[in-house]
Parts: sequence; C-alpha cells; structure tokens
Amino acid sequence: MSCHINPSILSADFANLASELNAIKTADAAHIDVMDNHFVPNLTWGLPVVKRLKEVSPIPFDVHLMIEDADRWAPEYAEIGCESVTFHAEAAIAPIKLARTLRESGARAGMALRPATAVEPYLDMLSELDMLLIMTVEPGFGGQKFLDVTLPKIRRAAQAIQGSDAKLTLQVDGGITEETIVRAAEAGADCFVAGSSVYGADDPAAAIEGLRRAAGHKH
Ligand SMILES: O=C(CO)[C@@H](O)[C@H](O)COP(=O)(O)O
Repeated sequence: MSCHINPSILSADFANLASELNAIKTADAAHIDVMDNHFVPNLTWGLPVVKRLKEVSPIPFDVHLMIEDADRWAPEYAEIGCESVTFHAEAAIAPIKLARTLRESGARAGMALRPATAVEPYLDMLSELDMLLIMTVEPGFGGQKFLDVTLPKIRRAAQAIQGSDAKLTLQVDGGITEETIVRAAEAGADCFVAGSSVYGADDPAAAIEGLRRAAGHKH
C-alpha cells in the first residue's frame, strides 16, 4: 500500500510562503490549514490568499477547513481548483450534500473528525467521501503532541473502509513524527499531515523522505 505525506504550511515561514511551497515539492500535496478563529481559536488565511498560493504551488492542494459555515465556504475552495477540500463533520449542516457539491466541482471530498468525535455515526456515508481525516490533536495549532487515544478510532475507521466498497484515503493530522507515524500507519492510516516535523527540519525534503520510510515499514 502506498502512503502519502502532506506537509502542513501552518509551520512554514509565512513571509515566504511561495518558496516554502517549493521546499516541499517532493511531497504528495501541500496541506493548507484554513482557520477562522471561531471553529478553532486561531486565524490563518482565507480564499484570496489560498487562490494566489495555488497559482504558484508546484504540488496539489489539500485544504483543511477548520471553519464554521463549511457548507457556505467549502465549495469555493473546490471552484478555485484545490484538488482536495476537507470540511469538519462538526461544522457541516448537510455533509452528504456538501461532499456531493465538492465532487461535482472536481475536488476530492474530505471530511474531518475532531479527536473526541466518534466515527460510527458517519460510516454509512463513506461512499460519499474520497478522504476521511482523523485529527490526532485538537485542531488549531501546530507542534502539539500526538494523541494515542485516537488510535482505536483510526483502526475502526480503517476496518470500515476495508470492509466497504468505498475507496477512501484515511488521513491523520497532528503530532506526526518518524515515531508516531509508525503507530498511525500500523492502525491503518495511509495519508499523513506533518507540519513541525517537516518545516522544523533543516532539510524539509529529507524529512519528507524520512516520514515516508518510517510509514512504509508498516505497509
Ligand atoms: O490542522 C492542524 C492543526 O490544527 C495541523 O495540520 C497542524 O498544522 C499539524 O502540525 P504538527 O502537529 O505536525 O506540527
């Protein structure tokens, strides 16, 4: 099984975002954290900034919307060409309708769950999604410690995906290092978001390769 490494630009140098995207061009996608200071207690960028960054990025965009009113905003990110758009289950009023709208606009439809949100209520809608994101820290900030308490949920989600006809990527986000990625991969995740362990490294490209190797040990 192949694994994907998507560095989060939340840990990049905000004064040099174009060159920071270039520094991770060997990754599978750039993870773009959109935060509104309502759904999470932090504020990053919105549609105009993401649109411009998309124009200069050498790799696809994996947008993670940590915002309220996801039904209103998520389709706009698909319309500007973001390859993957993930909304939070806790922030969407009509998640199935929203996932269908994202797909109709040509994006992969992703849905994210906070660490304390159960996966079971959403298992019947797996076929509507291209990606399920299980947060392995409380969303809002980079550099937090991986929550091992989320591992059983990753395992249950992976089993449900394997047992269904749906072809979903199982993404994890938060506290991913060469050590924690092994546990997440063992639990069944196949797409890994890493912020501080990539941008905090002297050589981001080498850090991406290190994560790939570490996750590969379990595939
Ligand atoms: O969505 C988030 C945080 O809310 C993440 O994407 C973090 O940006 C990951 O950073 P690290 O935990 O890898 O430093």
